[in-house]
Amino acid sequence: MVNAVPSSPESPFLAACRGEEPGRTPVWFMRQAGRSLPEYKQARAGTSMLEACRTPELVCEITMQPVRRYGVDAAIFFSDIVVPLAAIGLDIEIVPGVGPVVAEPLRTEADLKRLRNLDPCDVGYVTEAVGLLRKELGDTPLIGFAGAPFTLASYLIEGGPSRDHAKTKALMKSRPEVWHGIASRLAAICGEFLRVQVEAGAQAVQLFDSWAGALSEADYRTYALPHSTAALAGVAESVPRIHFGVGTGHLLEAMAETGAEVSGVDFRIPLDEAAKRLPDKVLQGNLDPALVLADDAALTAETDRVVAAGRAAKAHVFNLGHGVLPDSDPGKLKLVVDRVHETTTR
Ligand SMILES: O=C(O)CCc1c2[nH]c(c1CC(=O)O)Cc1[nH]c(c(CC(=O)O)c1CCC(=O)O)Cc1[nH]c(c(CC(=O)O)c1CCC(=O)O)Cc1[nH]c(c(CCC(=O)O)c1CC(=O)O)C2
Repeated sequence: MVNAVPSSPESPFLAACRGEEPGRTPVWFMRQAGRSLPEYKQARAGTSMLEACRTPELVCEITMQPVRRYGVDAAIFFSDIVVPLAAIGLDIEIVPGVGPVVAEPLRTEADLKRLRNLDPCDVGYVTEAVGLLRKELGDTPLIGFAGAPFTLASYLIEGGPSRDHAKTKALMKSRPEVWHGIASRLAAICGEFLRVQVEAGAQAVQLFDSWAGALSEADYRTYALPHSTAALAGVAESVPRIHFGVGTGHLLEAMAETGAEVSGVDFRIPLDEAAKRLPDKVLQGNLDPALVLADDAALTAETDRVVAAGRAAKAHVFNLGHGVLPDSDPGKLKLVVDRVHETTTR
């Protein structure tokens, strides 16, 4: 078991993650820091994304911005899923308007050796930033995160963001031994990245398998599930583990088998339906991020609907069904936080 830092028992977020009844429904948003906030744009000006992720004071400031502005019940560490891959020496850049781009994609057995293990010293800036944050955050818990092996592998094999993940799927089926080699090394890297964050003071983790929805259930079970399970195992029994994917309605049960205590649900599946399928899981979600751009009446009505549907779950952590869209109005996100708190405080 990883040496997790003890955290405040009264946090509504941690209580809900443990399946207990919190004093109010906790709320945080994926991508709550970042481009939707003017103070982020100001803080990031002139610094590349990866450089920002390697600068502890800047990471601390950016992570704190949405906590100050919205009064959310948890902070998410400001980083990116490709940070540990860049840290082991892969040539990756985050290109504005495109996303992560890999100079030399992984395709063959010979490429496997480029996926060396992550050493905590490779990400000393993460340990330092988490330490700074624990002091700044007080009672507000910090969520650490990593990308899941399938989603990371897709970036590495395709060379960048992909709609169909064709090269990844082709490699999986035609060279399964190369696939499993890549995915098991990625599982070790993301498991270690999660462990570093927990040892430094993160009180929960989220594993993003953003693109897992592109797989059939059978392929998910064969090619992704064992590796995500391995990635999450390193922090089992240390902190609550949240597992999230997009368009993964057909995978809800399979993804829950990774052992994560909390299942992230995207906006396509109503939470009460997800609760019927996963009665033993805490659920996180799932307001459609596009609705943050709707008028106040529509946004409030949808927020209330998600809160009501969430009551069917063992416990509910309110979130969006995916990340905050860059042109969201921060005032609308504040409205959502206040509405969830007002309508659920016991
Ligand atoms: O479409 C693509 O495949 C590229 C996606 C992309 C990634 N990093 C990226 C981009 C470019 C962009 O967002 O424009 C590049 C990236 N990562 C991030 C930012 C900041 C922002 O969104 O404004 C940005 C944009 C950087 C910039 O130009 O300012 C930070 C980030 N990535 C991530 C997180 C964790 C979270 O969402 O809460 C966080 C931290 C957010 C926070 O502290 O509040 C996680 C991440 N990065 C990434 C993915 C995969 C897929 C996806 O975005 O849906 C995922 C997981 C997910 O969101 O499902 C890859």
